[in-house]
Amino acid sequence: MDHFAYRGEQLFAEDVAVADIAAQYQTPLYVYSRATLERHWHAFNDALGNHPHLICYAVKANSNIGVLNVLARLGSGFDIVSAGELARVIEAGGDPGKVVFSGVGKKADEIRYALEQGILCFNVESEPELHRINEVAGQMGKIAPISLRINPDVDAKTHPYISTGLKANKFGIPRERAIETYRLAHELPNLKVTGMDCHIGSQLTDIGPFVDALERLLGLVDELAELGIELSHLDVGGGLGVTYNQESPPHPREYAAAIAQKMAGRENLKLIMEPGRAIAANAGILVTEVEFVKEGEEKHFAIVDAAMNDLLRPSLYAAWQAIIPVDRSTTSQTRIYDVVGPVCETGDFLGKDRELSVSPGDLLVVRSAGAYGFTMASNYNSRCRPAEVMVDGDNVHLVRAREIQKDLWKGEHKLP
Ligand SMILES: Cc1ncc(COP(=O)(O)O)c(C=O)c1O
Ligand SMILES: N[C@@H](CCCC[NH3+])C(=O)O
Repeated sequence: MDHFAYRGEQLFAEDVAVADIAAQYQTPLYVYSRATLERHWHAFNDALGNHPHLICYAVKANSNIGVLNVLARLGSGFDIVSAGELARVIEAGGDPGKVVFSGVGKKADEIRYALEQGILCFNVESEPELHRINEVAGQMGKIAPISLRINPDVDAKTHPYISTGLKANKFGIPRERAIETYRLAHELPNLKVTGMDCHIGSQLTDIGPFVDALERLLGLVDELAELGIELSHLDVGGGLGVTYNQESPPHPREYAAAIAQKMAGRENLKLIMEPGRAIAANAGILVTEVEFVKEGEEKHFAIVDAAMNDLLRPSLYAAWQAIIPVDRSTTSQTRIYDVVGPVCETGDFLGKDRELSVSPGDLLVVRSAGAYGFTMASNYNSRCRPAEVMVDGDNVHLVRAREIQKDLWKGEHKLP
């Protein structure tokens, strides 16, 4: 069921007309659906059935406190990549004991903070990082739980900017060095080896690479067991794709079933998954108003009030996201438009060559904007970042106020 659907000619978010939300909170505006977030989370959690498991939602996809709170109430775990994300999880009511800490460049103070909060484990990406965690834990008189992120060298067949499991990528420990790195971790006095993880890329639409990576990891798990290093969890990362356009990614149920099948007979190994996009992307939209319509000789432009600073994905990856009207009864002439923002960059567009019928004042919606939307927003061109609201049935909650101009120079100073 789509919680962003037309009733008559009007687009609704759950039980509220998007036009009414925009009238109250202005544009550009991110709108999230609580029911969709919950349904997506349950799709993963239920699909794993009886196999011991934990869904650790990837906070980077959408780190709004309201979003994290919805998931924390379901009992979700979280995958974080910074102390800031951990602080958000805690502020949102999440359990630090269900947090895994990924990322290639953890600083000593971030490691200290995570140890103080008692996270589930560090997903370690290099030998120097192992030494750093060991040292910080030693200073604190603690034992740090660690997992090694293995780079399985599989081709995830996704956009090169978001592929992470190839030898050429900066992420993880090469498979060939895995055993000796585990030996080192096992010997370091302030570490406890608890798991293994991987994450091969994002927006994957095929199950094959996930299964290949898992097989490679399970081979290593068995080799380690022979050496007397027993793991208690295996974390397969995130990366399941969503439908933006024509893609047909596997349903989380199919994906989880394929993973669970490979894990059969290994009930001692808890399964962790770190989905981000698959939970958040289609749980959010970006609402924007048409400011001007500019008819050029070669191109027609719909100039809207959202821009690349609000939603970067189209500019950064040439990503395609659906753009639809809030009121589809509009009768102005249909034309092919580039939907562009006010930022001073040629690359500032939300969509190219879209067939639309638009006039100034009309509202448009960019779909699938719940993941890597607001989290990648910036203040470029000194634009205030948009507000975010969460719809829950017929209620609308403001989960982040629109920035005001004073926020733009917060922490900046004139010379004395
Ligand atoms: C370590 C790690 N886990 C999980 C994710 C979430 O990925 P996705 O949003 O594609 O599910 C990412 C981002 O790609 C990541 O780097
Ligand atoms: N930000 C990216 C995905 C990167 C995933 C982070 N590891 C996107 O919008 O598609």
